[in-house]
Amino acid sequence: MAELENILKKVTVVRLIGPNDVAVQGLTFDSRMVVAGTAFFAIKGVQADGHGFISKAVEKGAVVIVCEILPEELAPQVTYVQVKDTSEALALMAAEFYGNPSQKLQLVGVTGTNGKTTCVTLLHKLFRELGYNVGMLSTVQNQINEKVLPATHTTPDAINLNILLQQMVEAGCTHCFMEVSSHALVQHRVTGLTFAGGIFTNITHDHLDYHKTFDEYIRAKKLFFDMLPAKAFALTNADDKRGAVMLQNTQASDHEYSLRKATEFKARILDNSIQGLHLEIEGNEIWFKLIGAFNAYNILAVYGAAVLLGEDPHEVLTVLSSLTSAAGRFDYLVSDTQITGIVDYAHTPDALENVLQTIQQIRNPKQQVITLVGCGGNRDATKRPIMADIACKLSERVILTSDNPRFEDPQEIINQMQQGVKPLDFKKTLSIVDRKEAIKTACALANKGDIILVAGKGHETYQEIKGVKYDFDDKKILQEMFTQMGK
Ligand SMILES: CC(=O)N[C@H]1[C@@H](OP(=O)(O)OP(=O)(O)OC[C@H]2O[C@@H](n3ccc(=O)[nH]c3=O)[C@H](O)[C@@H]2O)O[C@H](CO)[C@@H](O)[C@@H]1O[C@H](C)C(=O)N[C@@H](C)C(=O)N[C@H](CCC(=O)O)C(=O)O
Ligand SMILES: Nc1ncnc2c1ncn2[C@@H]1O[C@H](COP(=O)(O)OP(=O)(O)OP(=O)(O)O)[C@@H](O)[C@H]1O
Ligand SMILES: N[C@H](CCC[C@H](N)C(=O)O)C(=O)O
Ligand SMILES: [Mg+2]
Repeated sequence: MAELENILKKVTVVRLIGPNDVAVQGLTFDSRMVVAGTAFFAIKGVQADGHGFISKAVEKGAVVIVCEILPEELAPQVTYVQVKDTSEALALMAAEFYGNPSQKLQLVGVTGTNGKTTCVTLLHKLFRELGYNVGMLSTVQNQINEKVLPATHTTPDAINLNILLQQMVEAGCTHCFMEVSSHALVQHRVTGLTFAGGIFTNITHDHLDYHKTFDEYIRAKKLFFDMLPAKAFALTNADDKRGAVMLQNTQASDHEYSLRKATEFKARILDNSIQGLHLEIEGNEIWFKLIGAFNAYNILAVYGAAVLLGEDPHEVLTVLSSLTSAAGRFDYLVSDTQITGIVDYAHTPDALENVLQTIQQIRNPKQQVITLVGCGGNRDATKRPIMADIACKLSERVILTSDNPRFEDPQEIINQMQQGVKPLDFKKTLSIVDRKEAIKTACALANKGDIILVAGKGHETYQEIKGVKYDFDDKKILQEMFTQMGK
């Protein structure tokens, strides 16, 4: 419970109609969740406009309405707060309502197209090993120490985010590592939070359905560094073309990591094999269990952040060398017939290219690479032909299939992917809408020693079709097929 006046402190109010000493029992932006005593936030979304649900919210007992446009008819028992941006007001008020939990621990955010889940997972594992109580918010799952809470988004909405942070504080957490998606930045999900640090991984093609242009996507990511306070650190990837731009206007102290330039945190790859990465970091030669050159960046970002948070560099490297990656990231199994199956969450052109390059580096010339890939429905369509082309360039066989078609026709998505296949590559591709059939076919095509990459879904345990999530787990299915083949 909180008094409206107290949670409005940081909000720029355009107009207030009604008393401001109302007792607010809870906050929501969904009229269907309103109960007596709730403050309802009317948000203009992609599918709907919350302003159309104000009367529903009032009917259900909302005592406060926060909106950008006041309704024509005002209910006498309700306080109306008109603001310029309801999403922003929601985030500022949610932080106050839950007692500003982000100020009570060290909150570090990771943004970038790829590597966020990997970095926050490594940071969580690292700080647990170093003896801290630690929270994590990621695409795969949220965590308070070892307690796992399901995640619905990469970055939760402002209300759930503050609830989770409050629970972490109650559990005695001193640190929280979270992913900050570009959607979250544009939608103000992290506004009003106090960050101790921010990490930039990289930026490549994704989400153009939402941000429209690459410039807008860059601008969205940069918002994160623009909001960091002076006391925080901002750690960027100096090898990424946009690494410097990210920190252009930040008040935070700026730091860089690189595999190519002489920066504060620097590494050199000595070896990159299926056993892991052998890196030289500040004069130390260390083996890591993570596979693929791109993971050298993730390791370096995590190392840099830990040092900037005051941890001992040697201790950090020792623990890091023992850690494994997040679920569904270069997750591999080998059949009795010596076929290697790799499950990886590569769902962007850059990630797919990186994973396939890694496979190319660790394969021997006799091994065929068979890639199975699809593209999500109701998501960026422009990446579809590009991903099919990359798969063809770096594999001997390609199976185009479905990956969460959502409300689109899966065959149509595959047709769009096929547009990217070069005429000479057509003979190496197959199109199989049913993903399970596709995995089965990949296994049937594979000979002893071959490598099958099952890309796009990683840790996901479902296939989303027309609003229904059906059980589906790439790794389990691959394991099943391998077992059947062994018989
Ligand atoms: C496109 C997008 O990001 N949408 C997010 C956004 O929804 P929205 O505001 O556009 O919702 P809307 O359906 O248009 O409705 C507008 C408003 O009317 C309200 N409403 C609606 C119906 C009703 O009966 N009553 C009512 O009050 C809704 O609650 C909402 O406040 O805000 C919601 C609350 O925070 C999110 O759940 C929702 O995520 C959707 C489900 C989603 O799929 N988002 C994905 C794309 C996403 O956010 N992905 C990123 C990761 C991307 C990455 O980097 O890989 C993430 O952080 O997870
Ligand atoms: N630093 C990196 N650079 C490029 N590709 C990477 C990097 N780290 C991971 N990848 C690739 O991207 C995939 C997704 O990695 P990860 O889940 O860590 O990224 P993410 O940023 O959390 O993605 P999402 O936007 O879906 O939350 C991995 O499976 C791997 O193929
Ligand atoms: N966070 C990403 C995940 C994509 C994963 C892929 N399997 C898909 O469904 O497109 C998104 O929501 O766009
Ligand atoms: Mg993620």
